[in-house]
Amino acid sequence: MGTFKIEGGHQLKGDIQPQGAKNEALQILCAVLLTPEQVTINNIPDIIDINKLIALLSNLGVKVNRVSDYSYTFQADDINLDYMQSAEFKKEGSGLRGSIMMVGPLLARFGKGYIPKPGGDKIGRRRLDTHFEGFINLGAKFRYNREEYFYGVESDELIGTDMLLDEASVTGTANIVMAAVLAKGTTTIYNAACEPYLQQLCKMLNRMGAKISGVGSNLLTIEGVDQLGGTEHTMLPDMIEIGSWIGLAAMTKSELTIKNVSWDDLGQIPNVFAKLGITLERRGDDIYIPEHKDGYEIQNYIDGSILTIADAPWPGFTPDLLSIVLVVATQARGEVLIHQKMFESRLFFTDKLIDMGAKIILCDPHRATVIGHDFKSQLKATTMVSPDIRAGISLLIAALSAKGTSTIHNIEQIDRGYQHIVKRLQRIGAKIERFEGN
Ligand SMILES: CC(=O)N[C@H]1[C@@H](OP(=O)(O)OP(=O)(O)OC[C@H]2O[C@@H](n3ccc(=O)[nH]c3=O)[C@H](O)[C@@H]2O)O[C@H](CO)[C@@H](O)[C@@H]1O
Ligand SMILES: C=C(OP(=O)(O)O)C(=O)O
Repeated sequence: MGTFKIEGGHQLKGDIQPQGAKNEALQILCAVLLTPEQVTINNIPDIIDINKLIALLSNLGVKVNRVSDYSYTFQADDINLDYMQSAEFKKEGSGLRGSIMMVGPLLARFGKGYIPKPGGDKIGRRRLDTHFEGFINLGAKFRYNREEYFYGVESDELIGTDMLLDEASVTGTANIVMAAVLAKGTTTIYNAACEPYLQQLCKMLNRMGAKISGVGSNLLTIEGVDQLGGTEHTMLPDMIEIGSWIGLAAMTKSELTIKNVSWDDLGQIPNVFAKLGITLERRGDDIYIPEHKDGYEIQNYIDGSILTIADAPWPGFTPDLLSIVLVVATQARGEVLIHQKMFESRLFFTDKLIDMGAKIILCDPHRATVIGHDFKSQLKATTMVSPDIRAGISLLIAALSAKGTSTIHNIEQIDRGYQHIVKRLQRIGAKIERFEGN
């Protein structure tokens, strides 16, 4: 296990370039399985989850060629389907959440797809019903081996149909779309998730020859085609990283410019930070955050009641930024209720922030009230363990603003989603070192 040592309380300054979007990359990489032709993908983040997925694709027989630091070509023209039944796959396939999205393309192109129970953040129950109900609707036979936690779907021919998803699942929608593009006839998916990740996936599939309409809405119509061809795709900047850097700037009172953010794809994110009182200036496609010398003040609602920040499927606010918003609120002027509706174990890390001196009431597993210090009291350095990717970065931001030297263990959780984080933070002046072991 790796460890970060962080000397907090220093102002940072400079430019930071967001990495390519992790959750988009997980979908896009799985889509290379849909064609025997070459697919070129750019702006792939160099993070643990993505590198694990690339290794899985390579083990399945996909020809993987790293063209430059963040660009690869993939060619799935000689797939070894037996690998999916191997003990190695049962182990490696469970190492991340994104591997589940290999099932849809494999089912559509080769008539079968298997996957061990996928990993990812331990942030509450993470069911897969939406995925498999979608495949079953398309005509696939489903089986589940409870002893091995091993899922499988098989079908000689998928047939397009109308379906209403039980929830707007991000990876579930991506999986069903990737199966439906090669099904016979027309599929409609209502209550589809429509995050920019999915919009990007649908645009890529259309460039490969798919016929998907309704992109960006919650009703997708997919006319099945016989085959798909190669294409080139470039990932959007990671909106969760962008939100993390906004939070970092505010908490450390730093002047930061986040470069090339693709503003038009950020949805509610700038608004939510603005409601916390943070000044964000649009400069071309960059976000400029001035030094918040006098802190930042949370806005109440028009009627004077306390602001609530809650997550919702897109175009609502992403749950992946709520931990960061919560940390930022600990130094704001005012109060806010954070309501994490989707996941039931994502707010437990607040205990650590309370140890550091933050004023937080964890009302129940889904809701926390934060009373900001307005920088009148600094958080105190401490030793902590990163429980999940976003709690991890939030604790790191707290440590960078705290008085003294903090230690964070289990930083592999942070490495899952944040590329070369030590180097990038050091470049803007952070005092952070990485150690292997505890
Ligand atoms: C690899 C990847 O892309 N991971 C993202 C993806 O995970 P993932 O696709 O696994 O998450 P889902 O969208 O399936 O669902 C997330 C959670 O929200 C609940 N839910 C979902 C939809 C809904 O309308 N109502 C509802 O309550 C689900 O029951 C589940 O507990 O989307 C999540 C929700 O944005 C993000 O946190 C994850 O970072
Ligand atoms: C929950 C997340 O990731 P995953 O779905 O891969 O666990 C996340 O990115 O915040």
